[in-house]
Amino acid sequence: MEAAAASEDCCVKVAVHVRPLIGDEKLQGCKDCVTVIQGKPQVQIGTHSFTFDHVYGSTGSPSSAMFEECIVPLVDGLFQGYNATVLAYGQTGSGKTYTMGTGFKDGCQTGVIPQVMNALFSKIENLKHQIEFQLHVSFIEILKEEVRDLLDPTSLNKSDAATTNTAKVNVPGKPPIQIRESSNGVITLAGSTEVSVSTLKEMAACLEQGSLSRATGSTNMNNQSSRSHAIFTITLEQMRKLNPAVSGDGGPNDIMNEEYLCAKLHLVDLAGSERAKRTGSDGMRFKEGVHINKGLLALGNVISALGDEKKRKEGVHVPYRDSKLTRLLQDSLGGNSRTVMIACISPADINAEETLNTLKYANRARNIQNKPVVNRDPMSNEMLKMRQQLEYLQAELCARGGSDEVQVLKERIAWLEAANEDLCRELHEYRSRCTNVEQRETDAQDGSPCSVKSDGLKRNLHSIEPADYPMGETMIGDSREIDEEAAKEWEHTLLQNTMDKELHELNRRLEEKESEMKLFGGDTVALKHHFGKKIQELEDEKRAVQQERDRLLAEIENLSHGSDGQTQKLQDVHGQKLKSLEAQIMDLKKKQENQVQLLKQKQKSDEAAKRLQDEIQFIKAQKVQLQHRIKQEAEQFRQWKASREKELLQLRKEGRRNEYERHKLQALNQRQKLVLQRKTEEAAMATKRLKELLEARKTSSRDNSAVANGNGTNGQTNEKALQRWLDHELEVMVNVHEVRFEYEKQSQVRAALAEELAVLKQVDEFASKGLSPPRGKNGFARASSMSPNARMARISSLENMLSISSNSLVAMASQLSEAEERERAFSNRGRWNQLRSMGDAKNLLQYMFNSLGDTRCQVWEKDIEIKEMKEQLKELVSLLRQSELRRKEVENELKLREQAVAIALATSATGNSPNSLKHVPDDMNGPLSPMSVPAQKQLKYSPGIVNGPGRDSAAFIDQTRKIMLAILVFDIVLELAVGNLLMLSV
Ligand SMILES: Nc1ncnc2c1ncn2[C@@H]1O[C@H](COP(=O)(O)OP(=O)(O)OP(=O)(O)O)[C@@H](O)[C@H]1O
Repeated sequence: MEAAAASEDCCVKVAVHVRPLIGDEKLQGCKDCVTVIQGKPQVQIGTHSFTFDHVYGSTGSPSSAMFEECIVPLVDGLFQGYNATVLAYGQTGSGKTYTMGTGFKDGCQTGVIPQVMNALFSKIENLKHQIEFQLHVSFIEILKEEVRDLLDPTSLNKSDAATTNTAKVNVPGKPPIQIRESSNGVITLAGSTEVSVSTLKEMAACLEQGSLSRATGSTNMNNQSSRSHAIFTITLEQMRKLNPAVSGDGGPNDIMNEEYLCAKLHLVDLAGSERAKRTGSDGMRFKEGVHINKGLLALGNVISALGDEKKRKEGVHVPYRDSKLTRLLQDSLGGNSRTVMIACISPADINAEETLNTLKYANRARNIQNKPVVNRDPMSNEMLKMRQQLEYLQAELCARGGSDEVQVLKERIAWLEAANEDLCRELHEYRSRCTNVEQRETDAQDGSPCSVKSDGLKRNLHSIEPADYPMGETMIGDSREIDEEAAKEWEHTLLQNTMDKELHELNRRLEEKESEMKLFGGDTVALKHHFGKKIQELEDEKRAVQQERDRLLAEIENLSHGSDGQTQKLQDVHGQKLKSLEAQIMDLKKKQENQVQLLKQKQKSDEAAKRLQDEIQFIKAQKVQLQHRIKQEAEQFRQWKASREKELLQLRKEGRRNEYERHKLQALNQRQKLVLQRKTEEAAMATKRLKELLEARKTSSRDNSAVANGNGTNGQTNEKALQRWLDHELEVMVNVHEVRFEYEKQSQVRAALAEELAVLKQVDEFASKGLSPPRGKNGFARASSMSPNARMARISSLENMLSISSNSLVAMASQLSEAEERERAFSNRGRWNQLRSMGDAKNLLQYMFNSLGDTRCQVWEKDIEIKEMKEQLKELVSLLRQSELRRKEVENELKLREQAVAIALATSATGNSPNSLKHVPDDMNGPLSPMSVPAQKQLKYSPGIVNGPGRDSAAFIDQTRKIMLAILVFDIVLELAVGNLLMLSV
């Protein structure tokens, strides 16, 4: 195959793909440190800014647009005969495999390769009637500088190799794959499997098979990390019929009219650059990492050589042969290929240094000039030339003989131009309408008075200082409790008063009724008997008088028959007697009637008395009931009061605990902030110093080269200059080490803060859902025991610290990346090029020897100092342990006392006097066990405090409070001691 003469210069296109923060990074509380300028392909990180051809992800273009914008032109070019390469580059875990789709499984359609396959086959489907196609794929990986065939049908234990990551076993006798360069400079792989495919399914199967066979392994930074560079190559061969009109008889002319094109598309998923410390790799992983980094370093050097315009012009050697990877990518970088490099980056602040390095490489790669050409076979090339000649001749013939045709064409052009104008006008109108609509939309979004107001409101809300939160909380809580208690007491008093009043009323009514009852007085039965007897007597008297009257009437009757005067007289006497008797009877009758009347009245009053009696009974029953209720209510209230007191005690305890927790948290926040601030300042100083040293290195290396070139005045100046140069180099090295050390420490601090933040946030989420957080998880118990406000305050403080830490990390990463890059450039040039003579070397060696001797002596002195400090540290630690033990003792004592108070309260609730702590064990009123002397001194605390006079509860509670206070003071002292200890250890 020969490259056609028609070639074009084109730069490597670079797209950046920013993946989102992934689960692990979020868990570590990482911050996004990469900014993509909206509407521009520009990426900023720290103070660095880079411009690329495209930026996807984050606030750049959506990742879905990547294929259309970057890859489709390459696929189209493939059909025109141009080779192409897509290269995914970036640190481990930055998303290369995800972007390329090399981890193809179960027909997954995301990723560049699956989309390329789809596009390829749909294009072939459209063109297959005009063009004859043939497709081949190969899939290789470079693992530990060895090329391995991922499609080798004869290799054994594929799946085993994939899962256990052991080297693939090739069938004995099969020669290893070799990279060869043909006479015309085309790189080929001898011995790799090329599978001929004719359907999408077949190609997908190859990708899947190779992906499964690829070596992957788990590291701290990616649990499915690719441990090799993988290259999936699609070869597209086409046989086109050039001008079917010229001949169609199947004769030799047919061959003349055929064009054969063959182009390759390399889809490369590189292994990620990694730092062994961060990936946590050791053993085999570590070795893999070393090879990966070696390959990538070689790639970096090739990119540097090709991307530096000066070097290119100087014709500097490009070290393609330094690694198999660069050798295989020779055509893709600076050769016959259209190349797109996708720089994959993680936005996490902990990856800032690696991200910066990736962006720098990518930026350099943009300068690489390729020379892609259409790949035809020599015969086709010749035929093309002839065909072009033929076309030219035909055109000439037309120009001479076919003026009519020209006229027709001219008319057609005029018509097309008119149509074009119409379309342009329409387009213009449409655009201005679009602008109007957009303007209205923006106005609507910007000018909403509502949003302004709500912003103002938010500001007001934010301006409320949260610093006094726990106080506010306690006070609100307390006042709410006091209100509740007062209400309860008031309610109780009101009820008691009402019931007392009711009782009083009942008593009054009872008294009334009883005095009424008294009015009825006497023995009613005797009275009745007396009345009955009286009536009977009256009856008897009446009967006797009636008999008398009847006898007198009978006598009068008898006398009426006589006519003498005596009889008359007797008659008169009897008549008078009769009259008096009649009068007597009438009188008796009246008396009797009166008596009956009286009896009736008596009966009525008896009934009334009975009713009264009943009423009295009823009132008495009511009174008993009321008295019972009063008693019950009083008992209930007493019980409530007792439990309330217990609760109050508990609340006070909690209040004190909260207060203590607040103090502790504030102290912790303050201390951590100070430590962080100090660390950040130290880091900033080290970073600044490094920057200055790096700047100075540039000038000093220039001076030195001047000296080395013999521009110095004499040998002594030269010697001094070399010594200065060496000192400077060493200082740079130490400083880089210092910055890296600070960087590691800062990363650890950040990780710890992030871990705590994650726990707090999780607990907060559980609490907001009313759930209790899972037990037994690290830090969960402590976070759940915090009050919500304390938690919020801690979260905000942690976020604040994380953001400080993140900024500091990015700044350090930036300088480290700079230093690394300069160091590489420097070591490439050769560190010792400054030395031009043996004398120089000897002098410098002597100087180094002296310096080393001095340093060793200093180290020895420092060792002694450290030993002494260690002793001091030990003493402090033992003092701290003693205090801690003492604290535990006092705490136990307090617990016992609290239990005693609880028991006493419970006993008082069951009816015993609430003022006596009868159940306080004897030893509770005794003295505390003797406190260690230093602790007593520190706390100004006398054991006598708790030697109460006896079993008086108030004194007991007072003592308990004092113990609590003592614990608080203990804790503060401990905090201070721990703080000092930390300072000392730092
Ligand atoms: N654009 C993205 N959107 C969502 N998740 C992504 C994206 N890119 C990568 N990831 C996720 O990030 C993790 C690491 O991605 P991936 O394995 O592709 O990284 P890599 O650069 O190939 O790493 P290595 O070099 O170690 O093989 C994976 O879990 C992947 O799902």
